[in-house]
Order: sequence, then structure tokens, then C-alpha cells
Amino acid sequence: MLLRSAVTNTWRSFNGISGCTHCSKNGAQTWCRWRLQWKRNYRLLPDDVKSVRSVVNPDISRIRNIGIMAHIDAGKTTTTERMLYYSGYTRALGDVDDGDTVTDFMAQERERGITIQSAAVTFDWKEHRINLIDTPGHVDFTVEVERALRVLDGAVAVFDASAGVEAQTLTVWRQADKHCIPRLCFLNKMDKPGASLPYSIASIKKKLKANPVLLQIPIGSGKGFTGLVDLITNERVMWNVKSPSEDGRVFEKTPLSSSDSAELLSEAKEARGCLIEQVADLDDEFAELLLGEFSENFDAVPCEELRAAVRRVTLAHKGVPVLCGSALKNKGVQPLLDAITAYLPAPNERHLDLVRWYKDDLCALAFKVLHDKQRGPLVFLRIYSGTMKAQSAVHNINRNATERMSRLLLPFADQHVEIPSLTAGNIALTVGLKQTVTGDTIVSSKSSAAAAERRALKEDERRRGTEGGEGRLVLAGVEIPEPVFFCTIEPPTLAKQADLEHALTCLQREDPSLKVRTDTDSGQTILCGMGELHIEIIHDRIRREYNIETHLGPLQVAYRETVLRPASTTDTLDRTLGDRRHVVTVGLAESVEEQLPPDVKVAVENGIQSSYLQGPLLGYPVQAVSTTVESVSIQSGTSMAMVSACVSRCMLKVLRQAGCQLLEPLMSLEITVGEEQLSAVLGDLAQRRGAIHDIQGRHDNKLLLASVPLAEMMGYSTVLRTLTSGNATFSLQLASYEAMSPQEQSVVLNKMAGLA
Ligand SMILES: Nc1nc2c(ncn2[C@@H]2O[C@H](COP(=O)(O)OP(=O)(O)OP(=O)(O)O)[C@@H](O)[C@H]2O)c(=O)[nH]1
Repeated sequence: MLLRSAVTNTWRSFNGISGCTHCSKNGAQTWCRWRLQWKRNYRLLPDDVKSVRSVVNPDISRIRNIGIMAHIDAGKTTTTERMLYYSGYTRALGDVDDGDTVTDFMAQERERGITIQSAAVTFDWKEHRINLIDTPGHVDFTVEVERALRVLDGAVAVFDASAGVEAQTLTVWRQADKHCIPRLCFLNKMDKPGASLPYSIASIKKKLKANPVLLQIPIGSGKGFTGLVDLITNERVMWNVKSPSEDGRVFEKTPLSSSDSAELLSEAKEARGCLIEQVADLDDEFAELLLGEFSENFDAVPCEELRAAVRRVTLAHKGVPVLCGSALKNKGVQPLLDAITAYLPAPNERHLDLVRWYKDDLCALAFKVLHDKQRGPLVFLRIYSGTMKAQSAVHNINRNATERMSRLLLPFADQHVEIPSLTAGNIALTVGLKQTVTGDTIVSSKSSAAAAERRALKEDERRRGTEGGEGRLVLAGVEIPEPVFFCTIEPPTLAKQADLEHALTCLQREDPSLKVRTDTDSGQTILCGMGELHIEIIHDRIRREYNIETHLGPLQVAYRETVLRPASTTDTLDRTLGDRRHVVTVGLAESVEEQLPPDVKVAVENGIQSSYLQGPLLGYPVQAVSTTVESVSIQSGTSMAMVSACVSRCMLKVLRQAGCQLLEPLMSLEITVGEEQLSAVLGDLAQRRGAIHDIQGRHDNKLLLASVPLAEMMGYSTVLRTLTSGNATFSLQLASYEAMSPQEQSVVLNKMAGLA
């Protein structure tokens, strides 16, 4: 608390001062005040880190559940670290490159300088509670982003201002669109020589099809980037104040005046004029105000009105405010925090249909599970309605199970603060929920779920014709994409198999994109993941966290299978088990599914679905095939399991008749590379069956857009590093599954059969 008041005082003493040591006539006096302030701060710094215990349940209108999302390396973690520091929760500025950040707390994150797990941090900023989730930028961890977005009310998209919109930004932007999440853009890395505001704005318009609303313009560029003009207030915000630690906490905010350069004044005037006009175009209330009271001088419109209009525009998804700065050089983060509280919505401004059935009863969504060796599974929950209390029983609708929650915690990166209760709008961390997994809906009791069901039914009756059913009481879960890579995993000795299985079960609870199965032929355990890095990290975690040295088999591509032509067939299964004879005949071709009794229909569907899981060619999942049921005849006494078995056998037969073919994952690839190395990269891609779609200029670099089969991309990061002496970056994303040519397919088949 002491630290907080010191920070506020420091800021206040500079806010509104018309000069400082570098630019004012009364510099000496300012310098003195500044020195005094710093002395005071320094005395307070060592022990006075704020405690989240101070405010536990803020008013819902003052909560912001915010995600930070971007392409890899745009600076999300660095920005988050600054936020924690300026809001007074950390003593020192964490640095990704030094491996001492708060949010990247896993050993692998610190070593590699990347975010793997989304971390939730709670802090307050100017009377607002901010629950912030720093999400990974690497495509292998897209599921983490999806889980976070599911429970957020707003997001900050961070960009490298020298690169504009990059491949993964586009993916996370679309994810945010799907969840209707209002956003802000932060153009980071303005200190880089190639940073460009116009380029970034143009790429936001072109690639994201968004409507950027520019709220700031930078002052200086590259190394000379020293501050920005706040177009809402028409103030100059400068970080060139010399401070003992250069940590960016001290900055100077002064109204633009005639002492500023004519160039800056004219640039700011033009940008502010554009902002006012743009907001008036997007918001009728603001347009009316302008045309009424301020028709003579638009510029005189009060900044509060402009700010309120920008907020309405943001919440209505008509525009996206754009701010700029340099997190690494400690510039622009405090105004970003102000913008989060000013423009992004509070939980009660987002509307979820389902929540109204629960009224004031508890309704929460589990969006992440962490496995803690001492405390067991820790479940992250977003509370949508009601209150969550420690030491209470809760009901999991998806599992139809009542569980006891022992403790309730506020998540503070890898540290957790215990609290007695938490209200709607907050993000909680619970201990004791052993059955709950990602995507489950938690309510206070079975009877509260029943009461919600009655309310929903009543509403259905009133509206008549509205779809009812079980689904309406559970919150939508998280979509998990299918893995593209797999490999075998073996423990060092058979005695360790059980430990390995336990480790994999725990890791799967944490990470729904990790799939584990047993190969039916070899009995080997198979790990399936989203990419090379994903599998590498899992391997590493098993070693470090569970102390098991496992051996991974070669990484293999997860192909798919499909059919070449239509086919139909029938099959009869006649089997006597004990004293019971089971006889079933199935014909697969034309649909008569509607006429099947419900239990038979389920059994037939099970048989069809199970045969889709393993195609006849190499046992890969079958896709892009539709099966219709022509006839089913069942002798009395036949079990439904036998019906499913007969359907599966018939499916295998019909799929073989239809002739199967392999589909391979085709990736879209983006490479940023210097002009001199471009030809080497192109030559290499040609050998990888790559198709080049476009080569664009990006400052001094080239941006190469291509598609390449995943099978050709193993170990590509090392190859690219060697080819370009480390001067290129790339990103890879699954685009589609494409049919392989007969020659390529036979290479794969021979390889699998051990012939090549
Ligand atoms: N020049 C410059 N570099 C920055 C800035 N912000 C971050 N960086 C550097 O960019 C690199 C990536 O920063 P991170 O904060 O880890 O980026 P991230 O988006 O969290 O990365 P992932 O979590 O791995 O996706 C690090 O080397 C940072 O030091 C900035 O404002 N200017």
C-alpha cells in the first residue's frame, strides 16, 4: 500500500507540470521535487510490494478479465511484466531474456524465453481489478489461447510494430472474433528501427479486416522513440525524464502547447481531427453532440465525451482502439493500463444467455486444470453468477457429480493467495475438485441446476418452439483441434510404466490438446500432439516434473484416410456366446436410419464411428466420408454390442471396397527473411514439395507465403537457422488435409511396412 501511494504521488507530481529538467524554464525547482520524490520511493521500494489480499471482491463494474494475445515474440510477456511492476505487485522488472518473469514461471518457459501455459495474474490499477491472462504465441499452444479466450471479457492484441499483423495474430484474432471479444491493439517495439505506425495500421485494416481507431501517435522513432501524443486529451506523454533506475515509472504528461515543434503540433492536430471524425461516423450519440454543441469547433469536444464514445465503439465491435509503445524500453504501458480500464468491458457488460437461468446461484466454467504435486488438481474457474465459497460442495453438471472444494485461491502467476469467497465476474483457482476437467460447468448444487432447468423450461414454453434439451444448462466448452504429430513413448524400465501412465494422465488433465493412446498391435503408448515443440515440451516435463527418463520414438505425421469411390455391401454376424445366439445382418448404402429403434440406432452409430477412428489403409482416422445404412435385421436375443460389432465389420469391408487413400496435413508457412538469403530458402522449399504463393516486401526483409506438407517440415527451425545464419523467422499452421499423389502415398506405405 505504501508503495502504491508513493507511485501515485510521483506520477501526480509530474502530471500537469509544464516543464521538467530538460525542457522547462523552472527546471531547477522541478528537478528538486523530482529528486525528493525519488528518494522517498527508493526508501520504500524493497519491502513494499502490494498484496492482492487488500481487495478481494471489487464491484463487478470495476473488474476487467483481459487476455494478452499475439504472434510469438511480439512482447506479451514483457508487457505483462511491466503491468505488474507499474501497478506495484513486483519489486523488479522481469525480463524474458534473463528468464526471470512472473508469468512465464515454468522452467521450460524461462529457459526458452517463450510462453507455454497461459498464466493468470491478478492486480489492481486505479481502483480496478484486472485479471490478466498472458497467452502463448506459438501455434503449438493455440488451445491454451482458446481456453483463455473462452472466459475473457476483453483482450489486448500486442503487435511487433516493425512486423504488423503476423500469422498467429490472425489466428488469435479470429478466435477472439468467434467469442465476440472487444479488443485493443498495442503496437509494441516502437523502439525498433523498422517500427512503423502507418505500416502496422494498414496491415490491421488489410489482414484483420478491422477498423483501427488511433488514440496515440508516437514521438520520435526507432531509438529516438521517447513518448507519444494522447489524442484523446491532446497531451504529450514523455518518458525521457532521467530517473535513477530508468524503469519508466516516471513520466511527464503535459498539454500540447506552442513550445512543441510545429511538425508535432500539425501531425497531432490532423490525427486528432481524423479520430473525432471517425468516432462520429461510428457513434450516433457522439455525432449528435458534435453537430449540436460543438459544430463550430469539433476540437473543443470534451475529452470525457470522446473517451466515452470510443468505449461505445469498442464494445459495439465497430472499431478497435490502437495504442503504441515499447514495453522493453518501459514506454507506453501505463496508458495501456488506463485504456484497458477505460475501453474494455466489465463482466456485467457481456451477456451470456444461459447465466440468467441461474439468477444469483453459482454458475462457473472450468477453463484450465493444473496438476500440483502436493495439492492435487487445481482448477481455474470463471464465475459467471453467484458466489463461490471455500470449504463448500459444488455440483459438476457435465459429470453429474458433486465435489467438495477445499480451498479457494486468487491466482497470482505461480503464487496463490487464499480467500474465503469470490463473486461473479472473477477468476478463481480451486483446490479439491478431482473430477472436473476443462470445459465443465459448475453450479452450487443439483437442486440449483434443477431450478435453472425449470426456469429454462418455462421460458421455452413462453416462447414456444425454442430448442430445449440438456445443452442449455451447460456453458460452451473449448474446441480442441486434432493432433498432427505422434510418436511412441517408452519408460526406461517396465517397472516405470505405471508411473509414466500416471504422469500422462496428469498432463492430459492439464493439456486437452495432448492425446495418449495405446497401439492395438504393438501395445506401445502413443503420444499425439500439436507440433514438434509441443511433444518436446511434454517429454521434458515428464523428465523434470515426474522424474522419468522416457524414450521417444521418431516423430510421425498424423495422416488421415478417405475413400476413392462409392461402395455398398452387406454383412452378417452370427455368433453364439454362452447359451445365447446373436444374429445380425447389416447393409450399408442408403439411409433408413430414421426408422431404426433408438437403441439400435445408437449401436449402429457406435459401430460406424468406431470404424472411422482407424481406416483400413494404415489405421489413421477416416474423414470426408458419409455412410448410409440400407438395412438392419436383428434376430431376437441379439445384444446391441453384437450389432455394433457387425456394423464395424461391415464398415471395414465397405471401406476396403471403396478403396482408401491417404490425406496429409498441408501447412501454411510464413517466413520473414533477408533479401540475400531468400534464394537459399526458396531452393530448400522446392525440395520440400513447397508451393510459393506470394513474396511480399517488409522493410528490408521479404515475407514469403507458402504451403508445405507437414511431413517435409520436421526439424525445419534448425535448417532455416543454418540456411540464414539465424536471420529468419517462420510460423507454421495447419491449413488443410490434402490427398497425396499415388507415388508419395506408396513411399509412406512402404516406409510404414518397413520396406524403405
Ligand atoms: N526492441 C524491443 N524488444 C522487445 C520489446 N518487447 C519485447 N521485446 C523482446 O522481444 C522478445 C520476445 O518478448 P516476449 O515478451 O517474450 O514476447 P511474447 O509475445 O511473450 O513471446 P511468446 O510468449 O513466446 O509468444 C524478447 O527478446 C523481448 O526482450 C520492445 O518493446 N522492444
